[in-house]
Amino acid sequence: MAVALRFAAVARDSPAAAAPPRVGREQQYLACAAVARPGGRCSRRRGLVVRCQSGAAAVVLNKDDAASVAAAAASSATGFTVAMKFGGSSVASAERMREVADLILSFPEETPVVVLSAMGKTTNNLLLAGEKAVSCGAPKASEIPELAVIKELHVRTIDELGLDRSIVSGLLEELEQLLKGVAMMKELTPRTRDYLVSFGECMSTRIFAAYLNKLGKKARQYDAFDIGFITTDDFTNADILEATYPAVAKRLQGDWIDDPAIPIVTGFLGKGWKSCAVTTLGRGGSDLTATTIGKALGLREIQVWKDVDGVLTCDPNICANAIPVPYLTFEEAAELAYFGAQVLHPQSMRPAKEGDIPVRVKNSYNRRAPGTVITKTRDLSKSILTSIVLKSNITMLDIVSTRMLGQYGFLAKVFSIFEDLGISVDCVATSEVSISLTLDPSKLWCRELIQQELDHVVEELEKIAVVHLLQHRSIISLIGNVQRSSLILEKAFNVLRRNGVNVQMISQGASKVNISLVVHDSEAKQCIQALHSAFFENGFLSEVEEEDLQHNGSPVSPNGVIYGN
Ligand SMILES: Nc1ncnc2c1ncn2[C@@H]1O[C@H](COP(=O)(O)OP(=O)(O)O)[C@@H](O)[C@H]1O
Ligand SMILES: N[C@@H](CC(=O)OP(=O)(O)O)C(=O)O
Repeated sequence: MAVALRFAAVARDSPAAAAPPRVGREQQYLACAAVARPGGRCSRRRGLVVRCQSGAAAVVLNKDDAASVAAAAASSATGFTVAMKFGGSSVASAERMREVADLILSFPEETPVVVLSAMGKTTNNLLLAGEKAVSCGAPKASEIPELAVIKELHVRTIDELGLDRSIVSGLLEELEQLLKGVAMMKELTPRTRDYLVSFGECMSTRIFAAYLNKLGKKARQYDAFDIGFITTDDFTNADILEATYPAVAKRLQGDWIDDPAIPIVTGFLGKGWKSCAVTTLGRGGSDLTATTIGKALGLREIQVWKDVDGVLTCDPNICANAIPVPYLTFEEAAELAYFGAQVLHPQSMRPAKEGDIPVRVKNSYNRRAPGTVITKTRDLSKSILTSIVLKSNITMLDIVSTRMLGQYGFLAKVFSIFEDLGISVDCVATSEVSISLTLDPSKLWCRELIQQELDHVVEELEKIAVVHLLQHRSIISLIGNVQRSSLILEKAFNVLRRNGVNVQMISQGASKVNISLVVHDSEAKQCIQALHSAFFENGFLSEVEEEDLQHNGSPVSPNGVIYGN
């Protein structure tokens, strides 16, 4: 509970910290309680009044509250207000870095913690360079074209920003050595792959911190794996462990108190708790870095700056007419991300939801656009469909029990097979004797489900069922107010029928924000375009609102509650 210890020290020494602006007396006491019981645990019953070091009485509600209040209190003391994450597209060049610096400086009232991704396509280039190194032979490793592209981009950016090349020269040399090592070993393990891609974020943050310092804004670069981002050892797709929150808070707050400077933190990276090696959080993982910092420090807001005007009604690469969605709940955003919307990392909503910290998705190329605000709840009374998401190249299984009707334990057996093989399932639809499901081709994106593994699944399932394996399928997820599912499905099926598409599976999860339809890959994009046009481009949503008004004299919520007069 070093966070709270730090806070306790501040509380004694600093008048500002003794009365943090955003945390009331009662909450300070909670923070103190966490000090009184190192580790945030109260050795007595919860809710008991305890004495903390300063002698003040404290009521411990629960461990999480105490820890997050301690973080919030200490954060108020240090002054961090927002996390600002800038993705690869936002820091792709010297010009973009200037723009981002200007953007940060345009909020003088904020004390941000900045999280950066690698510049532009650097992560892809590092991965390609690694793959080429496996087969090119050691003498040719230095000539891999992607290595040259990476060097040229970073050196040019440094030159254009008027910085010293030594900022990244050591890292570039190390990178070349690493590629030679891969070439010699003729092997690129997941562990090496993570180490390799870490160079992207390590370089972008060093350059940016140096640039801010050059502008006279004091900044300090941090490698996430050195400041307490502790993860599982699942290389290429690691999960953040709980110990991360207090460790990161302690480090960032401690440094700020000693010597205030804006932290510039590498996104995407962590440190495996057993291996102590560099891990990565899955593609797009810098969003998760930002929300983790937000929760650790109890910040007011987490901003993720992208190259689009927020979360859109559809992937703009599929529907050019996609429009921004102004508000989302954490649940909607998580479903949207999990079911394929590249705009947010699938796990990134978890810390924000746990810490109840709003996430704002903004466009660094168009600052004035309001973006999307993601919060715990929102008014869903007028909401019908929010966004349409595509996840393609999915494998689907139809499994029909070979036993009699009413056999118990069938579903349990099917799912135990998946559990044993470590394969997760996305969507499920069941009847008495059959089950259709889609397989997540990787835990998320990193591991392709190879044919051998699929054959093995089928082999195991065939011991209890007749199995049909259907590949090249797509999940179309309709994210919206599922309490209006009849209306959504009526419209959607109308559109699909007109387009001659047969839906192969339907699944409506318990989340109440997502209806998933499975179609063949070859039909998916056309379906999405037709659905988007029907729901968002032809006045459908306002037509329904009008209809609700006519029928009820007021917009009606799906459960019959009438809103307004
Ligand atoms: N529903 C959606 N809303 C917004 N962007 C989307 C959506 N689906 C896919 N995208 C894509 O996600 C991109 C932004 O995400 P990402 O590339 O991870 O940004 P960054 O690298 O800046 O963090 C957009 O450029 C867009 O092409
Ligand atoms: N650079 C990593 C991590 C990341 O979050 O990137 P971006 O913010 O550009 O999606 C990647 O490309 O996956």
